[in-house]
Amino acid sequence: MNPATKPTETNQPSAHLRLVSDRAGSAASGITLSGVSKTYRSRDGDVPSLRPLDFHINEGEFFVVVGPSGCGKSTLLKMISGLLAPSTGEILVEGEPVTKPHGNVGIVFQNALLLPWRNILSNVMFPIDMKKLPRNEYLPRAKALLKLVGLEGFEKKLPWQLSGGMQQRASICRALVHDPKIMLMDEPFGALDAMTREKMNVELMRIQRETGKTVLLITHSIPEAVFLADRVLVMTERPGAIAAIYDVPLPRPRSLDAMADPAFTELVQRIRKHFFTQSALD
Ligand SMILES: Nc1ncnc2c1ncn2[C@@H]1O[C@H](COP(=O)(O)OP(=O)(O)OP(=O)(O)O)[C@@H](O)[C@H]1O
Repeated sequence: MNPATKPTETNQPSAHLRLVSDRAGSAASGITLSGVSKTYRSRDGDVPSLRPLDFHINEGEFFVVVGPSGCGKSTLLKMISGLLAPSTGEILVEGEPVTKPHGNVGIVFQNALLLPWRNILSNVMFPIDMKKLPRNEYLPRAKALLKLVGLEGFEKKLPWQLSGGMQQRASICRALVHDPKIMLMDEPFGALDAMTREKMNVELMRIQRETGKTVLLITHSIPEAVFLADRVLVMTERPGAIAAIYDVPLPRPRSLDAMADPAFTELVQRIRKHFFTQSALD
């Protein structure tokens, strides 16, 4: 095995893992989870969704989470954004405990969720209007972001006049417009066709390089995870725990040719082995 593709640490599904990553950074920056778990309380009983998780995502890192359906990936993302409270543990974003929705994150969902009556520029400006930030200050930034993702000239169009991939690019701009330190992306390209999805992957890596954002992305696609990530966190079935965290040994910048690299194939296979008995992943 290529030593660079060794998992940082693995655990048995039942064990509470205190993961000591060799890339562990300071809790004053990035995202830090300490003993974070989630059990949903419902009328039908408790639904344990995440076992206690401990890990750190470094500032400026591209961190990707893969795991079977229902293992708690979206729950994890909602807790980091402050939309959902953990049952146990603490989350720090940029050194600050997360106790409520906060402005340090931009979120991109599977569907672009643009407002159909607002034009593209106005959709990108939506968080600015919601947060009552000065429009004049952020308008040039919104336009610059649209240019960065190749949507210059489409500012006045309505969402239905754009393709799915273009709409998703606009939603990435919307997530970035208030200049959050962190981008949280929940299956952002799951609804796109395979070719558009590949283009969007390349595009997203370019945006991340140019903006230096910390990205936490969730995907069901192992090749997509390895292609995009600095590190890939592999989750077990629900209630989700950390099965392993892998460093991706591919140099940057990456083009689609990286998928032909033996190190890429090796790591994809290694991660796939975690799900051998499962059919939930690509
Ligand atoms: N509000 C809720 N009340 C009760 N159970 C919930 C609630 N939200 C999620 N769950 C349960 O928690 C588990 C984790 O859900 P979550 O959506 O985080 O998984 P996921 O890994 O993102 O799934 P998928 O990959 O299919 O999107 C699932 O079993 C789900 O049924």
